[in-house]
Amino acid sequence: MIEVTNVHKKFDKELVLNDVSFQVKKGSIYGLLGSNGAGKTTLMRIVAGIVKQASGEVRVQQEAIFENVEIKGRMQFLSDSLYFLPQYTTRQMANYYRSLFPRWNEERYAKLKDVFQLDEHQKISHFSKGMQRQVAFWLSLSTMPDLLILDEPFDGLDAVIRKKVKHFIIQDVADRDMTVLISSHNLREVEDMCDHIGILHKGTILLEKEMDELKDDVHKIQVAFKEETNLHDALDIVYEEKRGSVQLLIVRGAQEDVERIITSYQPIIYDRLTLTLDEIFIYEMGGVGYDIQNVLV
Ligand SMILES: Nc1ncnc2c1ncn2[C@@H]1O[C@H](COP(=O)(O)OP(=O)(O)OP(=O)(O)O)[C@@H](O)[C@H]1O
Repeated sequence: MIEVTNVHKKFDKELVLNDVSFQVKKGSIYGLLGSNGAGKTTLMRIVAGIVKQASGEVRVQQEAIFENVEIKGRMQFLSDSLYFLPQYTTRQMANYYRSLFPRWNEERYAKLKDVFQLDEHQKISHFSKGMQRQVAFWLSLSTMPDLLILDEPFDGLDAVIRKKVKHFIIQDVADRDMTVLISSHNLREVEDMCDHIGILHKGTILLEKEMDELKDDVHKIQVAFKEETNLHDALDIVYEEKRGSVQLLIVRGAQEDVERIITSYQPIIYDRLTLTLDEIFIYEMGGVGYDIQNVLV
């Protein structure tokens, strides 16, 4: 659905995106994480067809996106800096959107009016920052897009609205196979909705995983054996700590394999501990030597 292949982008002489490739499948939600200046906004703007890459390809629904009016009619991009026509009310903006987007859905608009409870006849510029973001979601979701690109979308939204907006996005993904690309500098903000995660660091994708795979493939265990036992040849150990005779291990691999191998050494203690998503990321990223604490706070 979205295919980004070997994309490079420079501003002046600075390389801001360096050989970025990833795919977002139809009907899935991809979270693009990265700290400040990683290149998220630039990448989102390229995927939305607003900015052109220096080299590489960006295809949306099998077509090049740049200046592709037809596909843009089925796509919504919520930028981190919102733009509305000056002096317009939400109702006036809605009429404008209706003329631009062929799948505009008045019923959806009316339903979301009850959700957001904003006065549609109030000038948007008179709304607070968070209320303006609600208007942006209200309008975007009323166009029934195939593709939703969200750049830091939840900044300024309170917890209740955030939950409602996420609910509508997830519902559209489930009901209509909408595809979502969402950027954030905070894993917490998107972990409950994404099925894929990519980490962008200094213009390069460092790690890309399915959320389920991420949770299934790393395990934290506590073991002790009667005699000194070296598990390094048998297991992919990414972290190890000794507490007396008890070993704390972070191990990569399928759960059944890890369990089978450990039990074959007849441990006197064998406990599985819960790993937080933060820990998983730190251990995963530890392997490539980067500190991603920023996106985990
Ligand atoms: N129009 C521009 N002209 C020159 N440099 C730019 C321009 N836009 C972005 N950059 C540079 O590109 C790099 C990536 O910026 P970008 O806004 O894509 O990062 P980001 O990951 O979205 O960051 P943040 O989380 O802080 O919003 C930065 O070094 C920034 O200074």
